[in-house]
Amino acid sequence: MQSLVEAIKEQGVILPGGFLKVDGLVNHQLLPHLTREMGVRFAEHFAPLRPSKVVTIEVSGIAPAISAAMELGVPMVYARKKKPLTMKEPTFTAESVSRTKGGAVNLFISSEFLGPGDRVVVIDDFLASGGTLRALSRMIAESGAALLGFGCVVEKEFEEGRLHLADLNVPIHTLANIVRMSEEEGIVVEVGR
Ligand SMILES: O=P(O)(O)OC[C@H]1O[C@H](OP(=O)(O)OP(=O)(O)O)[C@H](O)[C@@H]1O
Ligand SMILES: O=c1[nH]c(=O)c2nc[nH]c2[nH]1
Repeated sequence: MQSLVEAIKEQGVILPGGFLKVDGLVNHQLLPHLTREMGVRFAEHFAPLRPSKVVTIEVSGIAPAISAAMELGVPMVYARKKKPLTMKEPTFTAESVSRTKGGAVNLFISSEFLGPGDRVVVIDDFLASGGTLRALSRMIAESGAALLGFGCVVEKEFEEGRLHLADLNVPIHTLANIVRMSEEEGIVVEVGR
């Protein structure tokens, strides 16, 4: 997605520890025209697989996921990081590590909204190590739903998440790919794959 690549070049900031700050377009402020185009691009890619549901994880996955779900015309469910008292049991749960806040978090999705009849596309903001997508894939498997694909807004190729998830045999589509980044070279970013 060329417009996203341009926005990352303009606004992206390299932080210590291999983190990319894109708070002005993905993680704090959202730009409606970019978020809408993300949804269009994901929908173009995944519509032929006939998904019945989009699944994501709070908090930064929600915007691109609802944009994709609107284009696909299907519901969107987001995994919660704390189980609310309204959530109906049984729930599917898995542990993941919050990359930007640190520490392990438990994820919860209610069986009320995910089950054996579902055909799921997972959308998230970042693909880094792949740990979060792995945790979501476990919950989806437990629910009996079919996992059709992963879509992420930004891939950090140098963290090799795509390789770590290869055993799942699930197609991965990303909109922008950070090939590498350093103070010397800046952010080397290309259209996703
Ligand atoms: O591929 P991984 O190594 O798992 O990294 C990607 C995950 O890290 C971030 O989650 P985080 O909880 O840090 O942020 P958020 O609350 O903004 O969604 C991001 O939103 C992805 O879900
Ligand atoms: O804002 C973010 N920047 C990153 O580099 C990153 N990696 C995983 N999750 C992330 N979130």
